[in-house]
Formats: sequence, structure tokens, C-alpha cells
Amino acid sequence: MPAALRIGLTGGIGSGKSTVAALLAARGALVVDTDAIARSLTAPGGAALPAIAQAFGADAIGADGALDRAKMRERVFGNPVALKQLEAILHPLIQSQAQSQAESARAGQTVVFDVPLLVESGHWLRRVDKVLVVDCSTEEQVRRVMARSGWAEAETLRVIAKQASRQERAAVADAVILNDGISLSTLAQEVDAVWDRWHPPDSAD
Ligand SMILES: CC(C)(COP(=O)(O)OP(=O)(O)OC[C@H]1O[C@@H](n2cnc3c(N)ncnc32)[C@H](O)[C@@H]1O)[C@@H](O)C(=O)NCCC(=O)NCCS
Ligand SMILES: Nc1ncnc2c1ncn2[C@@H]1O[C@H](COP(=O)(O)OP(=O)(O)OP(=O)(O)O)[C@@H](O)[C@H]1O
Repeated sequence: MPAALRIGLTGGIGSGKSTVAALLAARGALVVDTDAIARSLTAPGGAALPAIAQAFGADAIGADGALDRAKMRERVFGNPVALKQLEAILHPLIQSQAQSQAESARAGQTVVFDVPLLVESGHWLRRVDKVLVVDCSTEEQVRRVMARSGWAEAETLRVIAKQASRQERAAVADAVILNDGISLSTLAQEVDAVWDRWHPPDSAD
């Protein structure tokens, strides 16, 4: 049996990664969602909280015992040193949890690593066979994030400014899906086309 395929799925904030990840899961992939891992590490009792409280102060943790996410967003996205500090705590923990989740794949099962910062990180590029980029205009990203999360435009643009550019992602992509101005059903067709291309009929799954 050929080695199971490892797909790195990435794209800017609000590009549609989670939507594409769900479509890939429906085709049989095991999806490892690094945003979800980051949230669980910073939920009440989360493994990253002691180091975060030490680096950022006890008031980084809210009354509910979880990371105060809105406050941390304010602190890190306008301050590169603070962002590096938070990433230095979280990224090694995210990477090891992602690895152990991937180990639960069935023999031959495709694994999708859904990683917003895949292109920015050599760690991930070395660990995937194919890179699938979900691309989208900045204007549409801002519209989606404001509609979904209620963030202000300036706040959304600050996060986008900390991420790789569309050109940088395209440069490492094996496939790009332009998820802009298309319906969810067209998006599903595009995902199917990539899946079929990467899983020819004689392959394992
Ligand atoms: C700063 C935090 C607390 C803000 O939390 P919040 O709930 O508001 O946002 P959430 O975690 O849902 O992230 C939303 C999106 O922001 C973008 N984003 C998150 N972290 C980063 C980062 N370090 N650099 C650039 N963009 C980022 C991603 O596109 C992500 O999908 C949180 O994003 C965080 O802990 N970030 C550091 C960990 C990290 O790098 N995560 C990325 C997954 S590898
Ligand atoms: N083609 C589309 N048509 C309509 N709505 C879409 C389309 N693609 C994505 N969306 C919507 O846009 C929003 C953002 O999509 P999604 O959550 O998949 O993005 P994401 O890249 O995972 O975002 P984040 O980086 O913030 O986690 C969601 O509310 C989703 O339902």
C-alpha cells in the first residue's frame, strides 16, 4: 500500500479553510485542526496557560479560567515581540498535539493538517506531501471575518498583515482554490476535483 497522503491546508484568515477541511473530511480524510488545538491548549485547565500567565501576567487569563482571547488579540497583533512570545509558547505544543492526532489515522487514510501559518513555518512544509491553498481577496476576507466574528475592520487587517501574502502562499502551493465569488456548491466541486487528482483510482483511499 502506498504511504498515506499528508495534505497541508492553508489560507489567510476567513479564506474558507475550515469549510474546505469539512469537505475533505467528507471525502474520508482525517482533519487535524491547529486552530482548534490552540483553543484547547488555552481553554480552562489548558496546558499552555501556566506559561502564558508567567509571560503575560495573571490577567491574561479571564475569570472563567480560559485565555482572555480578545485581550490577547489586542496585545499580540499590534506587537511583534509579544506575538513571537505567544507563538514560542503555543507552537511547539500545537505541533506535538497535531502529530499525535495524525497518528490516529487509519492505515492509508489521508491526513489533512489545517494550519493558518503553514507557509510561514518550515515545520509544516517539511511534513506534508501536498499543499492546498484556499485563496481569497483581502476585501472578501475582511467581509467574512467581520460577519462571522464581529471583529472591526482594522482588527481584521492587523491579523492579515501578520500572515503570508497571497503570492507567498501561491509560490508553495500544489493546488490553489480561489474561494471568492463562488457558491458553497461550486467550492465543493473544486475540492472534489483536487481530491480526485490526488487520489487516482488505484490509490489506497
Ligand atoms: C491571539 C489569539 C489568542 C486570538 O484568539 P481568537 O479566538 O481571537 O482567534 P483564533 O484563535 O480563532 O484565530 C483566528 C485566526 O487568526 C489567525 N491567527 C491566529 N494566530 C495567528 C498568528 N500567530 N499569526 C497570524 N495569524 C494568526 C488565523 O488565521 C486564525 O484562523 C489566538 O489566535 C492565538 O492563540 N494565536 C497564537 C497561536 C497561533 O499561532 N495559532 C495559529 C494556529 S497554528
Ligand atoms: N464560497 C463561500 N460562499 C459563502 N460563504 C463562504 C464561502 N466560503 C466560506 N464561507 C463562509 O466564510 C466564513 C469563513 O470561512 P471559514 O471559517 O471556512 O474560513 P477559515 O479560513 O477557516 O477562517 P479562519 O482562518 O478565521 O479560521 C464562514 O462563515 C464560511 O461559512
